[in-house]
Amino acid sequence: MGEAPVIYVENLKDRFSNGFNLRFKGFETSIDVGDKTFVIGSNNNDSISSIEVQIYDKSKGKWVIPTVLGTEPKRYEGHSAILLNEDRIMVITWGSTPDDCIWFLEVDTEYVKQQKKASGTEVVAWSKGVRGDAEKPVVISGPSGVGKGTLINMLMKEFPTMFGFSVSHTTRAPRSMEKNGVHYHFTERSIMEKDIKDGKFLEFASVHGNLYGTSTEAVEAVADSGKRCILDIDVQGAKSVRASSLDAVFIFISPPSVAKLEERLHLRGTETQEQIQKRLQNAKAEIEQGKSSGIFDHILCNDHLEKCYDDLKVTSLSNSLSECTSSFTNLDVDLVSFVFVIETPWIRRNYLN
Ligand SMILES: Nc1ncnc2c1ncn2[C@@H]1O[C@H](COP(=O)(O)OP(=O)(O)OP(=O)(O)O)[C@@H](O)[C@H]1O
Ligand SMILES: Nc1nc2c(ncn2[C@@H]2O[C@H](COP(=O)(O)O)[C@@H](O)[C@H]2O)c(=O)[nH]1
Repeated sequence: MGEAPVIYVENLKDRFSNGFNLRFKGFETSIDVGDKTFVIGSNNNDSISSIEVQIYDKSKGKWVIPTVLGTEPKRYEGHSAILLNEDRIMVITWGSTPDDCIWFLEVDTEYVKQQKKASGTEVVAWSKGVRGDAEKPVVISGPSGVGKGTLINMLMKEFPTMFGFSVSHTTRAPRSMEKNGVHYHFTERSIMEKDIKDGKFLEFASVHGNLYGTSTEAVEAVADSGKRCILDIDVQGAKSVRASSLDAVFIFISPPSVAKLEERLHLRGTETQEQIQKRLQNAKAEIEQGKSSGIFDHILCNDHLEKCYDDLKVTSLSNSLSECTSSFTNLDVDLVSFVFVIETPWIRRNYLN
């Protein structure tokens, strides 16, 4: 950050093969990043609707097929590509809808570096271009057992480079599969109380007999990674965040019934019978507040998981995208990419400041 990015364009509007003549039957673009050439090709001449990536490692004189993470762009007629900040390639697709035409192929971001280290292979990751409202943190709230964690995991799995989870602090004991620093920062009550006094928390609440809270650092860590922050917090916490200076989108997940909630908590098997009863008692008040307090921008019912997940994606992803790109519909693609680079707050914050 701090320096304007070196932006250069290759093959913009070039509807012919770039000469690599790989196995792509559609259109190819190539972008040099350090000693690697990333070749992006779309298979639009046959039934395969995918976009493929290959890397030519100039230092080794070898072609590599990387592991591709994230959700890739859907079928389209061709694309243009621009390198941003030496770590991601902005891909503008032709023939796709205005809300689906701007994508990033992350080639050397922190996330990709981590994944390369973990897997020991070449890795690239797709993420979708977003701006405006879509940058706001997403606060997801709802009673215990409604499925918040399940839905958030689905979102993070499908869009690993777009969303980052705010890791809360809690005084409750870890469950068997939970890892410190990943699921929660597990901490002592006295330490957490001192940190709260010292102003380190954006919000905190006593939930089911334990202390839970979101540190300012947790939210900033996600923002610093260039991702959109997701908070999984209870209704009291959501109320506090609503009253804070953090501008967020608030989503309440409601259960189809308290009986279903009870069934899910039993099936999850992470709490004792007594703890489940406590959580169910609290759930009734939370459902009341969630539906009537006016805190929440969206209320989604998690009856059928897939349906609820689709609704969550619509509320947390798409509204601002269509808003921002609809005005570009009739513009030349070169101009679209230029306007997007200038206009996008995310790009401005990360590359142009
Ligand atoms: N739509 C659904 N239908 C049936 N089971 C579901 C559904 N959504 C989630 N579950 C299951 O319900 C259980 C509780 O889900 P999850 O742990 O995601 O809830 P939660 O809201 O995060 O709870 P907590 O607030 O206690 O952390 C899990 O076992 C999950 O697999
Ligand atoms: N106010 C806050 N609530 C939080 C936070 N992190 C989690 N939670 C909520 O606690 C309950 C119970 O969680 P569990 O992991 O013990 O099942 C659940 O409703 C969470 O949403 C937080 O930082 N602040």
